[in-house]
Amino acid sequence: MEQTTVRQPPPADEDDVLPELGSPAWLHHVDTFAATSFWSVARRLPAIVREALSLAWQANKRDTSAAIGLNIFAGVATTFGLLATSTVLTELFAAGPTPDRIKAAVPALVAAAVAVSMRGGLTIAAGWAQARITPQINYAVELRLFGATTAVGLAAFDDPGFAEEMDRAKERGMTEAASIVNSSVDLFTGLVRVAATAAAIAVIEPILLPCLIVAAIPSAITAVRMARREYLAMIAYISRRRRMWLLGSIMANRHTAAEVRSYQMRDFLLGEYSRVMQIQTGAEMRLIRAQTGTRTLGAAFGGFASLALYAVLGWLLVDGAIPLAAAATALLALQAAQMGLNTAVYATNQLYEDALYYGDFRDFVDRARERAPEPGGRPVSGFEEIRLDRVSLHYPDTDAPAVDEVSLTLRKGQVIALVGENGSGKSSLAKLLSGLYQPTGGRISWDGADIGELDPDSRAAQVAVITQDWWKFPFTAHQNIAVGRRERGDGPSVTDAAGAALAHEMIEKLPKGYATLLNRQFKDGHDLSGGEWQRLVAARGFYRDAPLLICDEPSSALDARAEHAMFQQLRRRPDRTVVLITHRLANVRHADQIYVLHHGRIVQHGTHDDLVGAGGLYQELFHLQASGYLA
Ligand SMILES: Nc1ncnc2c1ncn2[C@@H]1O[C@H](COP(=O)(O)OP(=O)(O)OP(=O)(O)O)[C@@H](O)[C@H]1O
Repeated sequence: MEQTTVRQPPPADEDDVLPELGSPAWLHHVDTFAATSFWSVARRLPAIVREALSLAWQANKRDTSAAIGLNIFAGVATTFGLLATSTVLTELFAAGPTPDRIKAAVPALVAAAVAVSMRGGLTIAAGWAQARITPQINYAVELRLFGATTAVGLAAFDDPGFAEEMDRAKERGMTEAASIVNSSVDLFTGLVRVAATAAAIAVIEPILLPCLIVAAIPSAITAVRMARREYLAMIAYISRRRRMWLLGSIMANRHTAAEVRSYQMRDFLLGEYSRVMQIQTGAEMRLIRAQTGTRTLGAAFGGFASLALYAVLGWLLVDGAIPLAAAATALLALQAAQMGLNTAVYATNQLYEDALYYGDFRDFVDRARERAPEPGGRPVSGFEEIRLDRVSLHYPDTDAPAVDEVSLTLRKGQVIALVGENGSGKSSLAKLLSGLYQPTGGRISWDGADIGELDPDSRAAQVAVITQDWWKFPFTAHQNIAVGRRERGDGPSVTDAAGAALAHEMIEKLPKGYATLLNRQFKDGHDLSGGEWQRLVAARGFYRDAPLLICDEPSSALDARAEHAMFQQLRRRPDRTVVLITHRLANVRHADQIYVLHHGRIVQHGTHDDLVGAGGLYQELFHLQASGYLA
């Protein structure tokens, strides 16, 4: 077996902070939670439980009522069971011949047995109802999350905090919805058990009640302290875990495997991974140490409190304040109450912790909703003219605008070309035209109406984009094309669109033709070459059959024949406006208007002949390319 010979990174300092892992903006509530006291936790519980109840109620009313109602009945059975036990013991400890005492105890004994069996049955039934709620909540919450992530505008993904917030909501927050419901029901179950035994204790000896409460305080405080510390540590872990996940996904991925090998990136990647992991492991060890310390202290104080409780019971017994039978029942009741209390404290601990994570999910969904385009507005169907008036786009956290006061007009049926050097703002301008981004300055209007007045959904339906950064969707070839137009029945067929993009023959030759699954990770999956994928992406754009077709480097991976066919195709429809972005200037010769961008601004525009004749950037770029062919 090959030995791993990874160059070891310098040892990580205990307090080392990786520069790239500085606190992100979404850690805004850490300080608040760090200062949360036990009482603040207790104060938050009713609101959390209310939220959990409403979640459960929305998921299934019958199961929610059953989980609560059956637990209450189980509590009543517990009280009756204890009182019946007390009667049994009183009869057994009474004076008189043993057979008579046993005979007298039989009815109470039967009652106790019935109560215990009923409690067992009711608890099982309540657990069943509770378990049924979990998958129903998970289903509803997952739909809510992905409904939100797919609705937000593209600009949200440029916000550095958004991806982190989304990870937190997706990785833990989402699963906590069912968890807060479960913990709430557990808390309720524990409290009902405590109340049931407290009722029995109150009948036997009321003075034991406050003692019981005092005995529970140390474990409650311990549970809350541990939950808070774990949460704060988890927040710090997330950045590191995310970085490790990213590195891990580069090291174990068939798409990156070739580059990792050809650039011999192994040492670098493993070194980076272990550097982050060392810090992560150190942090986890410190947490374990702190948690063990807190748990030990809590157990010690809890032990003292229990001892004091039993001392009180012994004193009452010696003093003759309570009879032996009542003391024995009280002991049983105390044990039952402590079990109930443990359940309640554990559930409180869980609930507090889960609620913090669930809060992340809820906040994310709320924030995502704010970032989704407002539905409504005037519906659109086609256009005669799209006008940009001094339009700008400034990405967050960047110095210069990517698009700077651009004015241009697109008319129905025109082919417009956007050219310019790398980073000059062509794709950004195309994203403004397609509505993926909103301008940060200036005005875009469709047939005179400001885009803000138009219904975003119907406007998006007027645009098809053939992008340069396509994603290899793990669908069949047919689905990969058909996904571009889901609701409209008219327009070209899938095979026509594939034919127009020179993809039809290539798809027919696949093992299952159009039904071939295009992902090697699935059984019988198949992959395509870069150029074949690009033809498929073009077919999707043609199939969408929208009045505005935006092609961002649609031929970068195509061979000469496919490229020629593609550009023929783009000119074919008089009712379709085409915005074409390409570095191959020979392909824009026939465009109605060519706009030359430089540092986000339009520096020249006109037809090919105008621009070649005028001198300047376009002529320079065109001659540079042409000279390559002529030579
Ligand atoms: N999402 C983004 N967030 C921040 N800056 C961005 C983003 N997308 C692009 N930019 C920046 O905006 C500028 C214009 O980028 P754009 O992709 O529009 O250029 P382009 O002309 O299409 O380039 P190319 O020819 O290389 O495709 C670049 O400086 C780029 O770094």
